[in-house]
Amino acid sequence: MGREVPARRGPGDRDGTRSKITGLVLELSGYSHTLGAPECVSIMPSKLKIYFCGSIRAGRGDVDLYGRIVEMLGAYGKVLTPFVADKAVMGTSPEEGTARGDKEIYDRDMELMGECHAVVAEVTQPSLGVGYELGQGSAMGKTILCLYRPQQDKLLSAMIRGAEQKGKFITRDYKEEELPKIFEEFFTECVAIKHKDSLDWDTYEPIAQHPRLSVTAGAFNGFGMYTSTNNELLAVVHSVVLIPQLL
Ligand SMILES: O=c1[nH]c(=O)n([C@H]2C[C@H](O)[C@@H](COP(=O)(O)O)O2)cc1CO
Repeated sequence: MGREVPARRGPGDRDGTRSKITGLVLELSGYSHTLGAPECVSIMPSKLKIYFCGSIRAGRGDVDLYGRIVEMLGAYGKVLTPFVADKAVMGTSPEEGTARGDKEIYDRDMELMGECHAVVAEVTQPSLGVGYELGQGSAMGKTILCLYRPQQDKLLSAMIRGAEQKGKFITRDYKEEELPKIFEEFFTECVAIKHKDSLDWDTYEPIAQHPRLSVTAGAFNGFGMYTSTNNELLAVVHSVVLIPQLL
């Protein structure tokens, strides 16, 4: 049976007591993973905010796919724009959910764009709104992943594919079954590393990351932080279940 260790917040909680562990279950809201040497894992922040873009007024043909994408993104953080994947949003009315009219939609979305840590856009169905969001997100310095399903006799806009910037503005041609791997790479290799040095202790965000953490190189201090042996913070842990047989 595991032992619950209550999570606490902030560097002030540390008392210097550290114990080496060889196995534990980390439970972060929205993410949990069992560690066991010599396994390597990646840990994502629970409060990462993701802005998902997809066509609305330009056509809702891919709305089911958007739903599956939003569900997958939920493993990495909070999707700020779930309405993009809402089948009830048809794009044929000037209103959308609780947003009353275009100005309100625009203002809300630009605020959410400012707030997010990463942008993921499904760009197969060309959409003025999505193109605009990507331009704004790029100007705000967001880390962006564009997903495109190659089409016969069609090319993705050069203003998307040509905006490629390593680790910052990425376009991936894909088939749906490849999405888990694409997301894993994007969030661990692009998003996590970028936010590594900007931890906000009050909100837990963005939380420092280590793309591939070997458990044998880590230590748990018992106070809700998981660190590497050189004391680098790797994750804030909400609750921990120690695995006795591995201790
Ligand atoms: O009702 C809306 N709500 C909304 O959030 N958007 C945003 C989010 C989508 O990623 C993008 C879709 O743009 P468009 O409607 O031009 O396809 O714009 C767009 C609309 C309608 O233009």
